[in-house]
Amino acid sequence: MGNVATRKRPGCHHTARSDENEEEEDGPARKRLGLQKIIQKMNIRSKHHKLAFKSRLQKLKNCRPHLKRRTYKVEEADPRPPLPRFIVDDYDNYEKPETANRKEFAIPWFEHLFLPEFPTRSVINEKSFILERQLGRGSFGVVYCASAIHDSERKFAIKMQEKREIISKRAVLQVKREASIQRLLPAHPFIARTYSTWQTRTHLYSLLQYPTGSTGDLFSIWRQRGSLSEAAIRLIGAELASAIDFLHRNDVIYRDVKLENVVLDQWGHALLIDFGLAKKLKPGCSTGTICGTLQYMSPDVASGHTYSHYVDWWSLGVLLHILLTGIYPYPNSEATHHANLKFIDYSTPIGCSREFANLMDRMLAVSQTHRLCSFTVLHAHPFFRSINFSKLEQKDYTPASEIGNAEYDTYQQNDETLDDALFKENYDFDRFDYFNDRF
Ligand SMILES: Nc1ncnc2c1ncn2[C@@H]1O[C@H](COP(=O)(O)OP(=O)(O)OP(=O)(O)O)[C@@H](O)[C@H]1O
Repeated sequence: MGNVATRKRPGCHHTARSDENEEEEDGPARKRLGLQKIIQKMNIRSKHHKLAFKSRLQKLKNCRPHLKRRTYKVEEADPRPPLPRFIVDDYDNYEKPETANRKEFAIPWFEHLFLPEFPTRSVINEKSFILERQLGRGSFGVVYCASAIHDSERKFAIKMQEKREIISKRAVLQVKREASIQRLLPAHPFIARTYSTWQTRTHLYSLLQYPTGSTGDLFSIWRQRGSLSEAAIRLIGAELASAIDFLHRNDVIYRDVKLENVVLDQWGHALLIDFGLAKKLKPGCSTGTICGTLQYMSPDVASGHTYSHYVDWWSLGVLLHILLTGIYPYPNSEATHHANLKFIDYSTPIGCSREFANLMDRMLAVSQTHRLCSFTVLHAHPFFRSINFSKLEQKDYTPASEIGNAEYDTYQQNDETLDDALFKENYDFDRFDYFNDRF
């Protein structure tokens, strides 16, 4: 302690250091000039007085160092190094920073490209987990189930995407948008959370919520078990409706509701994953990119006109229709282009409850004036009347107990079954739209 006090007290053995500092900061010439001016002003003539004054002034300065005049070199803040222009068709077309400017880029361009959504230095990284098994494959990589090194009980999903693939498919903005939307979203019981994102030289990583004791995605469950009971569809449908409404209230349009993008936990609760086509969109605003999965695409998207959040309700209608009947509502299983989608020959499912039939008629009506286009209307629909949505969000219901009690299998072997369907996943008409605001 004594040392510390002495160190702080000026005029002791630290004087020399203090002088040094002063010389560094003010410069010896300036110091001398300052004293001489003061001596002149004060009209001190005798040599003896001058010396005494100098030494007193010096002591005073040493005792009150905070009063010393300091000359700080205030440099203008460096402008941020120019960002590389995102003309990213592929590695070759990428406009790399000129070699002369290379020093300005502390990190290589292919890391810079994915900043700030995927930080290069992250406390959580791939070394913090043990990859256990593959959960699925996406367009740019693989999703693994992983456990934390220090807590093997805790499971996560880790999405590992190859940068090379992303760049060559010109989807840089898409993956960055996906990460930022997912990370900024508040927590919701039926939407998979993104806990962290980071990058290495070759890969992008996203640490995602893994549904406890997951039983897989809805598509594989539907394939294994066939049609679901109306009771199960009601609960899963209500959970997804709650998630979609939450996204819309947070100014996000999802645009890819489909069986493959819903995973279930051991109690059958739904978790919406894959925000690859999601976009920030304020209420009342519209967008125009033709994207989504063809078989779930609403007539508004397919027409090429602008559309808004309501297109997600159409896709949910298609999903619920498939869960009960096993077929697409419209004859589009073979479609490979949005212009070939047909919105004719719809028939109300038979053999189901009147409420469900009516819900399908409303959700899948081509005419927007007849279509169910909002959560408020869905919430009040007789099919969901028995659901208390507050309780639902508290996970008071258990959909798993209802899954497998199917009473509706008349359509199972129809020509239009999903098994035969030619999937065009994440269809988008013009990938270039990822690079402008229209997307
Ligand atoms: N959080 C998760 N929990 C459990 N399984 C998951 C999770 N995220 C993804 N999966 C599994 O991995 C598969 C691929 O994931 P996802 O669709 O997110 O990848 P993607 O690269 O975005 O693919 P896409 O080509 O559909 O955009 C999913 O179908 C699902 O089976």
